Amino acid sequence: MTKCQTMSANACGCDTAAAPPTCRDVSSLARCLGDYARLLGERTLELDAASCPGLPFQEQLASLADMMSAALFAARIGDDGELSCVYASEKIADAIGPLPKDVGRVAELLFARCHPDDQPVMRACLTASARSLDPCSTEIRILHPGKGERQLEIKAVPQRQPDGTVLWIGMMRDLTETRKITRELDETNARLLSVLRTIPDMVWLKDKSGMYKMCNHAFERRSCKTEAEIIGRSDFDLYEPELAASFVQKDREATEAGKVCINEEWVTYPETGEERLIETRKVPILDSVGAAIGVLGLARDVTERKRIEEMLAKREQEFRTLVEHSSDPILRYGPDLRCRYANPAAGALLRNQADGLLGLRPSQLLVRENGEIFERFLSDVLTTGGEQEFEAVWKDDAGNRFCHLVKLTPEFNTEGKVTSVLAVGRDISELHTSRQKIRQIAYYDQLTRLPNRALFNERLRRMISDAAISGQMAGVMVIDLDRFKAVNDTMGHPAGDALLHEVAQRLSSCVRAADTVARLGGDEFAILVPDIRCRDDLEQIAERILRKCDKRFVVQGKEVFVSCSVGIAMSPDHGTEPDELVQYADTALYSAKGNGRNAFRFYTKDLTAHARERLMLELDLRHAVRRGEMCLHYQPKVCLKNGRRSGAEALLRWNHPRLGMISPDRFMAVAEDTGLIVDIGAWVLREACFAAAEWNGPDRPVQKVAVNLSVRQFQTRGLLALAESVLEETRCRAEWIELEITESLLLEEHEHVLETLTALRKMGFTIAIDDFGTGYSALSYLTRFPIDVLKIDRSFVSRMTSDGRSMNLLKAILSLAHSLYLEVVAEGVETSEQAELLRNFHCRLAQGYLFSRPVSKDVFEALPDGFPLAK
Ligand SMILES: Nc1nc2c(ncn2[C@@H]2O[C@@H]3COP(=O)(O)O[C@H]4[C@@H](O)[C@H](n5cnc6c(=O)[nH]c(N)nc65)O[C@@H]4COP(=O)(O)O[C@H]3[C@H]2O)c(=O)[nH]1
Repeated sequence: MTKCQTMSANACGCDTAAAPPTCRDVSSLARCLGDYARLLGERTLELDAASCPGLPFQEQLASLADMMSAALFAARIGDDGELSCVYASEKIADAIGPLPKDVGRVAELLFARCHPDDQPVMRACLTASARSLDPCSTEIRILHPGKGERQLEIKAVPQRQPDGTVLWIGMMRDLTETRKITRELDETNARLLSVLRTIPDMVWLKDKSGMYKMCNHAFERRSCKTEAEIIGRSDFDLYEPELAASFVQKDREATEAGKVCINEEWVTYPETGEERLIETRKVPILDSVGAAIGVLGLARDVTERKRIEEMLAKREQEFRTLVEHSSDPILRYGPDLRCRYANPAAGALLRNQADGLLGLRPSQLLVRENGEIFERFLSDVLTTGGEQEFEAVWKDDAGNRFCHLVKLTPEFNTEGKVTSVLAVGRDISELHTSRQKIRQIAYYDQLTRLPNRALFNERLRRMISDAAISGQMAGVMVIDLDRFKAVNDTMGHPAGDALLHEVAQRLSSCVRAADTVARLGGDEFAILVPDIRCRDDLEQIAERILRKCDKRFVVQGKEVFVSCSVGIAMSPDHGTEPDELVQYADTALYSAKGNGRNAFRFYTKDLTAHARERLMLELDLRHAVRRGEMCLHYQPKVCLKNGRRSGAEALLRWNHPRLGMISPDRFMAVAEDTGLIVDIGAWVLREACFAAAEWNGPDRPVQKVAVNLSVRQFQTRGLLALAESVLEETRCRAEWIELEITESLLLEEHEHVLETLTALRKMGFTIAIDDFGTGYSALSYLTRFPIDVLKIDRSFVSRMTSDGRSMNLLKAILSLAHSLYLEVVAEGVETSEQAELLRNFHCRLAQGYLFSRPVSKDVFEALPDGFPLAK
């Protein structure tokens, strides 16, 4: 407990309630307040106690206190050292919080609410003042019950009282807000100052007389002086007179202008000798009546900026020259899709002058589709900010085709927004033409100009997916020419090409423009027919195709007849996979061919199994010769006069690894259709010649070996060369070989066949006609072609005993043969009765199961030389 706190109000002897102070007391208070007011500098209070003689002390004080913004108090310290309050104005409560009723205890309350650290300060201040009677002044922190911690300023003037006590008349002020504002102001100032000091631009302030009042670090650095060396000095103290004079002149101009003056000047700094371009802003500082009291300066070193600006300007000029002289058209478009700039090349290309393009949209300059594409891409670049590229193809007035690759590049503002689009065109007409050519080569058949397999496949896929979307049906037709190979082989490739060309045209004339006629290779064509209503649509097209292809073709001035076969598959009925559909159409095609050609056939499920088997057979057959699966069986030819063996017919067998021994009936059609018979036939001829060479020789009766030749072997050139090389290789003589051909070969009536047969005959081969009587029996060929032997088909032999007609026919054939001096061999002799009859009809030779089935070479060699004619 401090002494001050223990002072009581009564002890001072002026209890406000019981004993009002004397007039003398009021006068002294007024004096004290007057002094204090002067001390504070607030206002001069001259209270003349005599001027208000009747006014009680309390009221006088209260009205005085009302006039003051601070709270007033009067406190006394007695001899015992106790402090007691004798008066407290109402504003004391604002300063320290609610007051007790007993005013004497206000001093005690003040100490109680005072921050503990500040209590000793306050006490020391009072003690010193009481001793010296000097005014006391202190600042303390108070814990205000309602406002929290507050900063109070207390000032009081002491007076020694007649009774020896010391009375303070004082005031108390809440400085919390003022201090806060001052602090904030100080902080703001400090911040501003530090910003000013640290900004890279030079900042300074000069007074009216040109003396520096302030400068920042940049200024110090640039002038190579410290702040202390600058402040209070003029430009003439710091710089060369000439430079200083120019600075002062600029200050004056700013002051006279009364506004910001901006200058740019090259300054050589004496300290460094450096020459820099400085941009200076000078602002006159005015007082409250508008008179200039100084100049604020701000200077920026713009040497680098200037250098960059000049460099940019130079570069801009260079680019402009480039753009203006570029042979590529260059245009700039705004967000409204209108042209803002066009270089001369663009002007020349589009309008003959660049200015004429300004303000126009692409759609106003280019043909419709190019204009639309251009504007679409422009809009896209403007909204997405991405680059775009497209090709514009167009024709000039003379009909020349051009192609420009147009590249669109966005141009952004500083906020990253696209403000314009640069369009640069490059003439790629040559590239376009070459690409067209490459495409033509890659996607079109060079002979017929029809789409090739690659394009066909592409369109097929598109057709199927379009059909799936539209729900329409679509058809795939595969077309194969029936006798193309013959034309190609016998008349030569140019003739084949001409035929294919004509076929392509006929096929194209059978379909709509939207359909695709393609050449898949060789004589294989295909047609895609999208959007069909029903199967009949395809049927009609197929019939039209058959009709057109069945008509004569004129190739190299000669008439040629080739029919065609058509296989058809439909989507979605038969399938929706491209490969599947083509495969099904192929299957149908095989079936159409198998059914006698010149026909069309729709795919059905049961065709597949057959086709698969055939396909597998074909695959196996391709490797059969190489894998040694082929062998020859031999069937003896027997002389009907004496039963002696006079030769043999070589008959092909395929020892299939899975299916066992297969007779030609099962695979010969495949071998013929695929052309494999040519290689197989060559192998057969070689094998048979080896056997004949083995079985024949000097002093031995001739054993001719008959070899079957396919029509296709005649169609491919090289048969003569093959025969020659085989004879040489096998050391076989042509006289030991009989070549069996069919009547159909002779019906081809080609010079080439006649020439080949004649040549073979000349070489020494015997020529036999196989299956005689079953063909077209245009007997005239017997005289025109070099024929030695007729082999009577076994169907006549087998029916001769039961069917009188067959018997008569057989007799007729025999007599015809005799009259033409042709040898006759009767095939399929199974009974001795048949043998007997044939012998009676002067048929010299026969072969058939009666004597032996076709057997392997080993078995054949073990057969007896003679056969009994009767069983
Ligand atoms: N029912 C019956 N049949 C008999 C009798 N005697 C012989 N045969 C059969 O009649 C066919 C005679 O041959 P092809 O008329 O030249 O008819 C041959 C020939 O056109 C062809 N062929 C066979 N081998 C070759 C060959 O190496 N090259 C060519 N291009 N065709 C061949 O295949 C056809 C059938 O040959 P294969 O099945 O061997 O059938 C043979 C033979 O086995 C008989 O008494 N009764």
